[in-house]
Amino acid sequence: MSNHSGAKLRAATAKALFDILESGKSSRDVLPKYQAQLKDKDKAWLQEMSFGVLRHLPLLQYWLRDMLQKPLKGNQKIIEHLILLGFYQLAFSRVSAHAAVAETVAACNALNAPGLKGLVNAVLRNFQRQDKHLQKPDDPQINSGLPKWLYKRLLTNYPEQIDAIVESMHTRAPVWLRVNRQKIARDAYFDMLPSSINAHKHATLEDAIIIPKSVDVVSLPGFTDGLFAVQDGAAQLAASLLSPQENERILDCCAAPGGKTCHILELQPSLSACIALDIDKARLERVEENLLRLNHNATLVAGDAVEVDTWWDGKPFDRILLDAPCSATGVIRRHPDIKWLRKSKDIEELVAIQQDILSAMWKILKPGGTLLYATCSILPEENSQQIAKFLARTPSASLLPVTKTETTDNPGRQILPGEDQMDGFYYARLLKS
Ligand SMILES: C[S@@+](CC[C@H](N)C(=O)[O-])C[C@H]1O[C@@H](n2cnc3c(N)ncnc32)[C@H](O)[C@@H]1O
Repeated sequence: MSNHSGAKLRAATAKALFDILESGKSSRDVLPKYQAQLKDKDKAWLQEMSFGVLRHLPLLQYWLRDMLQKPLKGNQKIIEHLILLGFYQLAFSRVSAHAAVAETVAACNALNAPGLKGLVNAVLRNFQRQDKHLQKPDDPQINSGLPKWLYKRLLTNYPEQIDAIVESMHTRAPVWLRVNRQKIARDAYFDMLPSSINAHKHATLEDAIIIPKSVDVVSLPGFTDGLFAVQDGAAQLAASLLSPQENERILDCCAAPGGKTCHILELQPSLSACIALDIDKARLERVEENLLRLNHNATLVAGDAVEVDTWWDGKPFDRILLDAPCSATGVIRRHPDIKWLRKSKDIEELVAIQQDILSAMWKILKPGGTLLYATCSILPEENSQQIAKFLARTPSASLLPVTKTETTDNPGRQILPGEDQMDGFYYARLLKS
């Protein structure tokens, strides 16, 4: 990497961090913008470094507070993000210390702040000289990498598992493939994979293959032919828990980008109807692309799940999958920006939306039908407490257990992140009388 491109890459990473942390934009929107002009290797570097800073932000900020006399303000604020990136490189990455300092300092030019080069240089050199990376505070929240509100909630709910949860959030997730059984058997597809990627078949998830290290999935055999999709193991549980049967009418509520819709159709291609509903038209296009690539058919409907009268044709459903909008606290290991974009007050709002969608879906489910409630959250308010309240206020609802231990007071299966290498997820299955 030449000095020049290294500096520009660091400037772009600081801008991406600024957009996420100061303007509240999602990394899904921000990273592609700054990666557009970059070579593949640099694209990966930008993602790895910005995700690294987001993962360890409280500790990096703790060091910053200690080393910067006065916080930078206004146009100079971006330089704080550049310094955090410098700390991350020095404390956590394999970037050589010389490059970490020299190219981070040089990035000030590309950020229109040449006057701050001296400051950045002094702070990073002091960081090195004082072995700052060894100085961690005696504060588990700062070391956890989580914001205060989320650390508190997780500590309250999972006092024994908190360390494992935190560790899994700092660990890169493996790549999970779901083999499209309508096109090829898992064993046959597995044999097509190069041995160099060290893939293995999951013991209980019938369609799942795990690849431990990140890999360019588009270059794997059969991507364009739709032989597989990329889907975490926890999400791969949905279709079999829903258990769609021949000739049934199925609704996938909150379906985009369609990972679970496609899996439902792979397990049961002879449905009388499969409707994929989502409020977001642009995201529905992703469902269409996925259906097309994997060679499945579903009816796509754009609409608000709560406003049933605006989109429903009046025919009740045999089974409904409700993959509700949620805090996404179970997938922070894949999207570390989530913990900084979500705020504590968002949880109450999400719980209210989930409750409204649940009630609306219950009305359009056939008597005798089942509803599978799912979230990628690990907060009980959105999960077991949400379903326990629903059971208490809905006489026609009973629990169809997905585990041996659940009760109506503590219903469903809570998967914590890292469990069996999966994302954090929640499932509860309900039967309508
Ligand atoms: C967790 S994602 C769904 C992931 C998807 N089921 C899959 O497996 O690929 C939640 C989705 O809910 C949609 N959504 C949020 N509020 C909604 C509403 N009121 N009605 C319908 N869809 C909604 C969002 O647009 C988003 O696509």
